[in-house]
Amino acid sequence: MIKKLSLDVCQKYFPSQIIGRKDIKILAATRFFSSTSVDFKPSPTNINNATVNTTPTAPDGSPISLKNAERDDNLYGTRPIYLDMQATTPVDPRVLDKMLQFYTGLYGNPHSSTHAYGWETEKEVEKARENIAKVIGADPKEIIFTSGATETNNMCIKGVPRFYKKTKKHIITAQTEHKCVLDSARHLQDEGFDVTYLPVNSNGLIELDQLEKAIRKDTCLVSIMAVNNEIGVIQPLEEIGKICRKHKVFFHTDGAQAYGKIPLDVNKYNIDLMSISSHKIYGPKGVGACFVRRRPRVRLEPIINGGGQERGLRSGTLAPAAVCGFGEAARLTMAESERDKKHIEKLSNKLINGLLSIEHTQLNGSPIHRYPGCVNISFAYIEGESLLMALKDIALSSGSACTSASLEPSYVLHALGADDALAHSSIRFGIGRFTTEEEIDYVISAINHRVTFLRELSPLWEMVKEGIDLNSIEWSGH
Ligand SMILES: Cc1ncc(COP(=O)(O)O)c(C=O)c1O
Ligand code: FES
Repeated sequence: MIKKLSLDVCQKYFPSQIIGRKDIKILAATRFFSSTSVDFKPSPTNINNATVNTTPTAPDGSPISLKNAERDDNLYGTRPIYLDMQATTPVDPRVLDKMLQFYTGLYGNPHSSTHAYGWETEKEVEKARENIAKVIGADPKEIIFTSGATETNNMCIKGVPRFYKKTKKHIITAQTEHKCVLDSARHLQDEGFDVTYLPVNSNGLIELDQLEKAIRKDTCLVSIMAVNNEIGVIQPLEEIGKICRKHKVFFHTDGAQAYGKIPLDVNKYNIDLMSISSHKIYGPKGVGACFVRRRPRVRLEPIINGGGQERGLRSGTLAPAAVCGFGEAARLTMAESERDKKHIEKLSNKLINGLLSIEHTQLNGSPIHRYPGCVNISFAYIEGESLLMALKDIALSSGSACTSASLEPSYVLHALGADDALAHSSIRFGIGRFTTEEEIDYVISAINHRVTFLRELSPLWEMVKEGIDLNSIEWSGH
């Protein structure tokens, strides 16, 4: 009875793919669930009902739905296939195992120094700090816990210039950075600082000579992200680090999409500050970290003041469950790095080849300098939003989660030189540790059907098929 309950709960609460990973043992989680008498009533979205009216028909006229498509409902449950790994990743059950200890036995405040409850939690927090530091070759003392990469980006981009403001007034960043970097930079401008927003080339990479030319005597910080969250391109971190060190300018990188996914070495790359987020590496949401170099020392003005925790840089009681879950997630990225890399590369290649074999499609961003788990593809003559609507059985996004509410075309794709139409017809596919090959096969086939279906509805597509050059048409204004 207990066994059945725990299995039931696991299957409802963990992504079906995790259940498919027989090598992962869910210990505390199942023990915890099976020993509670709570009546679990999960209500997974019933995708079959939800999409009945919106799912288009295949070219042969048969309706496409999960029921008759290649996907077996018995295996995958009834929720959409999750391919939005840049927005967030599912919590690895081994991470949850770690976290549950802090909601049951280990409830001490890690900052309580007068008794064993404090010490035992502190010991676990320090273990987490060590694991998190190890991933990037840092010293544990250089890791400051925060609530996530948004807070860390704010802390670095505002904190460093504010500390050095007597002599330095300028920072450099790029046009394709995450909104929280760009918005922090705008706030600095309001405070009287100058900001240079570097353009990127059509591959999404910054030009190193432009960076070097932009550095001034009063520049204190260069902030360039490691992996872009929309197109997955990897910036030349080592070269940027060299330029920054040569000019004695601090180098901050937003590593939210890179940490634990591509090799990062803060010493080899001369990185002075790095933003890290736990929920992008199968850890809990609401926790992250800031790497702050100690030698040469980087100074910054904290944005949260108080009890002086975290070397005075980020006051507030830590959340040990979140911090230690994050630490376990970091440890797992090291333990599973080869496996994750091979798995994600294989599925990514399959997806890219499958989708690019559809005519008039293109991969956005550098095909070489890229993290394979983020694939951004444009489907010409289709509105990205209508494609997303037609793909209700696959959880996808046309850009970053925080801007997907607005129907603006992606500013990242615009910075690459894409026109509105192309930017509007782009979709981002995120592949992760628990994505399966069957899911990728399903996605390729579903997109093939639905792109064909939507194009059949498009007058533009009809003109293209008739051989009319759309660029030669003078559209009447309206
Ligand atoms: C590149 C990048 N920076 C920062 C963030 C914000 O991270 P968090 O959700 O931890 O605040 C994200 C997540 O969306 C991201 O992709
Ligand atoms: S994709 Fe159509 S409005 Fe943005």
